[in-house]
Amino acid sequence: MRKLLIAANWKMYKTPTESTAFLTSFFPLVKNIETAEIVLCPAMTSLTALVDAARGKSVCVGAQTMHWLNEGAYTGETSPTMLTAIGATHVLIGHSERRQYFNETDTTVNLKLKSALAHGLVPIVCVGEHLNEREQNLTADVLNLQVSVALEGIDAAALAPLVIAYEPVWAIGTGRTATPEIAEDAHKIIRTKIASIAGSDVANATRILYGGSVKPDNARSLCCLDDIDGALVGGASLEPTSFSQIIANATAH
Ligand SMILES: O=C[C@H](O)COP(=O)(O)O
Repeated sequence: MRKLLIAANWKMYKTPTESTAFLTSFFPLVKNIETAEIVLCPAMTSLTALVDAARGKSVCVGAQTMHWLNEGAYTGETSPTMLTAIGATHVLIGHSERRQYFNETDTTVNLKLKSALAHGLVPIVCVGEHLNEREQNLTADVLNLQVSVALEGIDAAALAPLVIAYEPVWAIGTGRTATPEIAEDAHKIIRTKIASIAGSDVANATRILYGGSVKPDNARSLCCLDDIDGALVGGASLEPTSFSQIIANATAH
């Protein structure tokens, strides 16, 4: 049985003060929810403050990206060692905005995934097709390639913490959510691919999140499906009430 994971990606929003103020309002709204793991991914400058504020609470804190090396002359980058040193536990890898604006590729995703696993960070690897790829019936090809390159050279035994987020690029920040059927189909493609690479035990244990215009009113219809194990939420995670409603609806029986 896979535990639901609901993650907030705050992108380039919220100062440290705003991030901890969010937690103050948000935590009382979700403290009795035990059926989901909750992860907040703030901007790098808010990580330390949020990790400190979340200590002792059932909320984890993750980064939105990282370099794969421990140190070096890489201006502006943050290493996995730096993240674990401040208490971050999760990291987003290969978000489509990183691929689009910062030249991340399937190859760098693979390097980052290996590094995150080696450092004990829970990796949330983002994959998803563009609208033109979907319109040309290339969704399965795109997802299969992204997953296979991401997992290249990694032992099945090391993949236990792996989380994948399926985020169709055309659904991100657009208000255009994938239908539950589209999302479930894509998740099945991803799980089948993981099984072919790492075996069915790993595939069945891997949590696959849906991301792309998740809101309180669609969280239930997405997260109740067999192959959808939670959500990666952007815009609707910026406000404590809407994010807590997403969690409540996603975990409702
Ligand atoms: O990481 C989150 C995704 O980019 C989804 O963002 P969104 O919920 O604003 O569409």
